Amino acid sequence: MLETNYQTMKLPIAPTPNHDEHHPIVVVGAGPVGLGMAIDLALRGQKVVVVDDDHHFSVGSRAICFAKRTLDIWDRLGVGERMVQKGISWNIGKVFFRDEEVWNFNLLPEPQHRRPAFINLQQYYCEGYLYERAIELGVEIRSKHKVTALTNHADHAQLEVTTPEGSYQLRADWLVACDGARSPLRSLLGQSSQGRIFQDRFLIADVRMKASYPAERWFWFDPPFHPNQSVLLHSQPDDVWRIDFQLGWDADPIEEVKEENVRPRVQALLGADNEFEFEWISIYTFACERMDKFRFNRILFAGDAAHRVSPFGARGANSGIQDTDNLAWKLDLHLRGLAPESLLDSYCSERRYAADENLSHSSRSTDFITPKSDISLLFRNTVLRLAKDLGFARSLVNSGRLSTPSTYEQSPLNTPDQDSFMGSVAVGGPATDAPLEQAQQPRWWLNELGQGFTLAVFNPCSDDLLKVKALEAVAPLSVVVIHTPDHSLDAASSSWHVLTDSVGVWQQRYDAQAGSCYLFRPDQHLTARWRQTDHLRIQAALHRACGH
Ligand SMILES: O=C(O)CCc1cccc(O)c1
Repeated sequence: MLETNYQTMKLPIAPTPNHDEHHPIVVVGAGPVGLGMAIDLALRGQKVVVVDDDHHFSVGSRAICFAKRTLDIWDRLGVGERMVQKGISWNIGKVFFRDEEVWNFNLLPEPQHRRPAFINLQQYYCEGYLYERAIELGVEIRSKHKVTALTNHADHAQLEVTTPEGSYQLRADWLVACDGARSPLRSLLGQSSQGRIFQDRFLIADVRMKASYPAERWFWFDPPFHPNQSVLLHSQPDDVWRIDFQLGWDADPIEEVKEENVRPRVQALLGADNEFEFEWISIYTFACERMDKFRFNRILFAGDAAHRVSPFGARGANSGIQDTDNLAWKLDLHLRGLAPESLLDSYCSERRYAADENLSHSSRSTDFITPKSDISLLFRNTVLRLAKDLGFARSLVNSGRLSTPSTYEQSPLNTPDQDSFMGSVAVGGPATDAPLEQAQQPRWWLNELGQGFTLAVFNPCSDDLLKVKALEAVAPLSVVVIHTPDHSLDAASSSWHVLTDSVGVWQQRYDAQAGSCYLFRPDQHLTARWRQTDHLRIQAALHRACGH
């Protein structure tokens, strides 16, 4: 079957309503962040309208690197498999200084995870797949509907929306602004983003060619084919390769994007004999900045609209997708009357903490990649020269610290540990995957977490379990029993969600002992855990995690 061409596809222009409208949730922006938000809410039974001023998917390949946490979120949204099937999976990064490799790293050194550390996939595929999923779930997407005025009220946002045929008024009980780095909504609201603008220019060349480079991230500092600057290479599906060339601040952006000027740069990297054609060329400068607040009454900002980083580390789209993972369940619980409105404030505090972590990584990487003084350059080159032989120098090499999810350590929603735990997951951190079995069939732990809260109880005693099971009737909770093959379960267990930890990886990753139990939020972050299954403590932790 012929594959859809998402690059050229035009989306249907939605009709213009002939009267004013009122909707519970409006999402502005149909990029990966806005569509993810809409899908997540639709899966929770919420009615969502998405408005977007365009009717094309992303032009050029733009964001290309999607991290494991994003894949885990997309699995929950029902699009992970499709993304992974089309994308190029990779775990390894290599760093070169001049003409030799000085270091390489594996972003997923332990086996037994369903998903790789990263996939590379052009943004137009990502948006195309998300769009189709949103339509399948009944999300209303209004393409070519542009927000031209916005007023902020205590209990709603009022929008004026302009289409090719006219304009209409749209009242939103809740408005989620996912309208990208230039965020027209942010300007309409009179808000801004603050931070650092980096004085350097980078050239992106996406080239189509047959090449035998492995599916790895390759980063060169000062290579012979592009002296005194850096170069980054990534492979994408359909034989497309992303090459980022650092050009320096003095480069002329008009001249540098001309094919005749880009061709020799690419040819110098690939060798004179390699043939290729251009798929996309652009020049960019970048900034590391964020808004002071992400919430203004009923208006919430997410993704690049709220915070923006350099591309190094692939923390832009990935952190935006994590924003909506954090926000969707909170908004849903509030709209269903199960959480106070103040739960939305925890979206802002948790995701602002994550944004600051991303901004700090991104700024440090950028400073290392583009040193701005002779002394910084000397330090950088000395580190790179020593990295081949000395471990301490390797730890200082920074070609981009690749996107990992934040642990909301200080979140008021967490119940701090009273018992002692080792293992790889901390309270506030995202659940880690592990292989399990259900009736002898293989399962992955992250796929078994529901859309609500999940309580995992390990090798439980029957009495405790019955009390905990009763909580399912009064809270958005599902209980999962995880047991080792030597731990027998009550006869009643045939009707429960039971998983077997045959290889012991789950037990080891969560440092579980008989009776240990773990409360995961709907976004799969661990929010409380105990050595004993006490239903009263669990109920209190659930209450707290819902913002009460
Ligand atoms: O490998 C990285 O650090 C990110 C690669 C990337 C991501 C988005 C745009 C771009 O030009 C490069």
